[in-house]
Amino acid sequence: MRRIRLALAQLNMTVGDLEGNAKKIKAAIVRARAQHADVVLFPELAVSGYPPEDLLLKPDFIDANRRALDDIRKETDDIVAIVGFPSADDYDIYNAAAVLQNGRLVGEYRKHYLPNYSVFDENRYFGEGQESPVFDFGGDIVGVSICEDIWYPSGPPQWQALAGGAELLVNLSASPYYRGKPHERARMLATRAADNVAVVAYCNLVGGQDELVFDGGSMVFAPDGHMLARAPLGEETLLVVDVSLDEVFRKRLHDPRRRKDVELAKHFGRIVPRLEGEPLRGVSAREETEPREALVAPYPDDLEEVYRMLVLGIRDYVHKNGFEKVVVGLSGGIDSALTATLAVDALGPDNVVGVRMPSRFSSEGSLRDAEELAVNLGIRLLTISIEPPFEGYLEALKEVFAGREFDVTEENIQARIRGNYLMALSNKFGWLVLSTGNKSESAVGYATLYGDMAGGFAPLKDVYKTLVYALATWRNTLPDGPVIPHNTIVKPPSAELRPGQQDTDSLPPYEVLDAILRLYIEEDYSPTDIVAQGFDPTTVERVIRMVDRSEYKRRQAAPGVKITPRAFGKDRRLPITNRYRSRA
Ligand SMILES: Nc1ncnc2c1ncn2[C@@H]1O[C@H](COP(=O)(O)OP(=O)(O)OC[C@H]2O[C@@H]([n+]3cccc(C(=O)O)c3)[C@H](O)[C@@H]2O)[C@@H](O)[C@H]1O
Ligand SMILES: Nc1ncnc2c1ncn2[C@@H]1O[C@H](COP(=O)(O)OP(=O)(O)OP(=O)(O)O)[C@@H](O)[C@H]1O
Ligand SMILES: NC(=O)CC[C@H](N)C(=O)O
Repeated sequence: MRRIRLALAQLNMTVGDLEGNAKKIKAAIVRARAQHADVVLFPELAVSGYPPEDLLLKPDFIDANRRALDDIRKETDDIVAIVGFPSADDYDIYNAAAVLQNGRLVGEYRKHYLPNYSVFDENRYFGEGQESPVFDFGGDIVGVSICEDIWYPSGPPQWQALAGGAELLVNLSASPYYRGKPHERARMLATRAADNVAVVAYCNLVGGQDELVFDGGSMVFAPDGHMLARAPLGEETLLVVDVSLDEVFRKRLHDPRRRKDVELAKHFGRIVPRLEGEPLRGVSAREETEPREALVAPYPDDLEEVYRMLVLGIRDYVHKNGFEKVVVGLSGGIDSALTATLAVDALGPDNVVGVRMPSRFSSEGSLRDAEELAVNLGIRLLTISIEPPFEGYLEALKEVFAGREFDVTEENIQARIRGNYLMALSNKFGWLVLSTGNKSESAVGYATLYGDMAGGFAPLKDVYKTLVYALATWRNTLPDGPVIPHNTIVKPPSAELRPGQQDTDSLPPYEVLDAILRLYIEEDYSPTDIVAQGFDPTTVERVIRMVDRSEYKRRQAAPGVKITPRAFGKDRRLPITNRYRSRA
């Protein structure tokens, strides 16, 4: 019985921490070997972290990666380790996977399909791989590919299976999260396994990196497409699973499709060399009879999935940038309440400080709601009035503003005093400021530059207001009881920057706004097409005008966790200076 044991090291790497990453990789190899794994897999560019961006333009960075890989190679006695790293030859650099065995580099695979859409920029850095080698370990044939390669029905994994005879297809990935993507990946990988009649093992990165969060969710599929194993969402794990390569051979005898398709792969001139390793030395070389049962981790529902990814994104941003504590302005409103709750779930209550900053327009109810939240979360709450500096500003500007009405200018001064307070607390105590703006506000520019937009990280940046409500309501169902005050959820949203102000004075109701925004921002629907979905033409026109006009604000905004297929930031690049207007 040809059974081999795979270990998928779903690890949280840090970009640029080559020593730390190498140490983690070596520790995982030791653990995999202790469990008699034959092959251990790591994520894409595990050594450098992903995405390393313009670090890849530094020759010393490339050299340091090679040295870290050499260090890892020495740790590979009795095991095959497949490790992602940026590789160089005399000609170019490549997004590569090193196949290491018994202290030797058996060979490397270079990624063919370099993604250059959405948040990806790989053509900026890497040359394309030209060969799709398979690795022969005493008759066990393994095809190696990297992330995007396996998203193509006809790509390196297919050529390796058809023209190279690979029975096990492994893929090293750094596939960032958006809502629902874990299920999309599972569907795609099941199809690859069934179409190529091969075992597919997919090892994904986990953790946050600036605006991206990687959910992990590494998986293994049998040659009939059913899931054999799945790692938990958002956690570091060594997922160990036994797979049968005899099963692949048997199934292929019953499924003759490859006899026709192999000609196709050859026809396209795909180069599939066979590189010789040594026979595997894990379970496959032992007398074990019973396959070990693998974990198929349960997956959370939609809202929990998003919530957990936001928590992971905050935790990693804060810790990987050397902070311990964060500070959040608590207005008694829903955005600051959800931001503070996420921060507590990410960092613990001792590492989150809330600040109430009342003005003459703050209602008693808002102050109470902020206090109730702080008590429920068990966080420290400071109260610092903005009245004295606000008075000071009004006085200082009285003469120049003589004869002018109270307007958005004075509203923004309040928001800017608050931003200033929060940054002062940050400077004095080293607390990172979390700004609370959501995607709906950021879309239409409903936020004050250098005011409530001040801050280092914006957890809700890619969360529409309607989803803010849904997440807050979901969080309140957890066993630690409702933490977000009921009143915060049910009261009409208001910035409380002038008497009786409500968000709906300036914006359409959030259900309408968010629906229009999603079509315009994520789908690039034209105004005519949005109106055809049943929205009022004047509202559509106004919303689109606000979105287009606010590009300058978004460019100055703090980074935040991407959770939708198209977030602001690298994912949506529009000129600020721009006369084009989509019209109905
Ligand atoms: N293309 C461009 N490139 C660079 N800068 C540009 C610009 N166009 C305007 N500007 C600058 O931007 C300024 C306007 O921006 P800004 O000063 O922010 O002010 P503005 O956008 O006029 O006002 C802020 C809006 O956000 C709302 N708000 C504030 C605070 C909290 C909340 C909430 O509920 O969360 C809502 C508030 O009610 C108001 O509608 C202009 O005076 C100009 O200096
Ligand atoms: N009185 C206040 N005390 C402390 N922070 C405040 C206060 N008012 C506003 N802020 C801060 O500024 C952010 C923007 O708040 P604002 O009330 O203007 O709009 P919002 O988008 O409805 O946010 P929220 O739902 O949190 O109220 C708040 O989330 C909060 O961090
Ligand atoms: N790193 C990559 O190649 C990622 C691309 C891929 N399609 C994904 O998002 O999963």
